[in-house]
Amino acid sequence: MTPAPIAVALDAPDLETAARWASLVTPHVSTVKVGLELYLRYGPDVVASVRGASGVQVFLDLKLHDIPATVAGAARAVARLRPDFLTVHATGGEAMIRAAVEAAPDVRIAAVTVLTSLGEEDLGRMGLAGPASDAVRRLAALAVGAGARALVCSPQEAAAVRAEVGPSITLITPGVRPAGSAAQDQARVATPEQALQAGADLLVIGRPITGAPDPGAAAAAIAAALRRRAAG
Ligand SMILES: O=c1ccn([C@@H]2O[C@H](COP(=O)(O)O)[C@@H](O)[C@H]2O)c(=O)[nH]1
Repeated sequence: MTPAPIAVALDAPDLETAARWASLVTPHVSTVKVGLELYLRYGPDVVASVRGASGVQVFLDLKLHDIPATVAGAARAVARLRPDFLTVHATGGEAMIRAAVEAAPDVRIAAVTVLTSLGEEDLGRMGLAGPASDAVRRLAALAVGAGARALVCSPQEAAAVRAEVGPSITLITPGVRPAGSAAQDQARVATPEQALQAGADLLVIGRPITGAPDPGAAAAAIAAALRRRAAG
């Protein structure tokens, strides 16, 4: 069976747990995501540990954000790990995004538009008043203009972003919660089915899978629900 377009966020406190989660979910999902917690604790070796022998895609979610030369150096440094995706913050600006794209030509640079943990009140206090989708669409257009081939946004904005950037850009959506799951620290959320329906290509799901008693079964259940949705 084709693995579902899900990136499981391996936000684990130790490498053994992350590798166990990865081996449980990889029969069901296309991608595993390494974030700051694991990478800062274990360094570059973590990528090979979670990739294993499975051939699963690796999404390196480091959210680079610095001056262009520094981001270029960092992107070049991690490109040798051959991640499928690497994140940068779109708010770093066009030159910074372009620097990452040029430094890591074989890696899909994914620009994070507006963190899914931010609600409209937060955005107002940050001087970005207005619907989140306005800022997300502006940043999405800027990032694609600078060469990003993937974007990170909430599923709530996926349809608007798709309309803005067209079909060739990979849309990645965290902030995904199966019906009945707690939002936790996520503010702009939708269900996996809604995210897919809105045009997302890859759904980032962490705690609803990794916090389940059986992460493999939780991933399989969400994957099956998405397949039913796609078939119906
Ligand atoms: O805007 C963003 C960008 C990245 N993330 C990351 O996705 C996962 C979400 O995990 P959950 O447990 O499903 O909430 C996490 O690793 C974040 O760093 C995001 O949530 N929002």
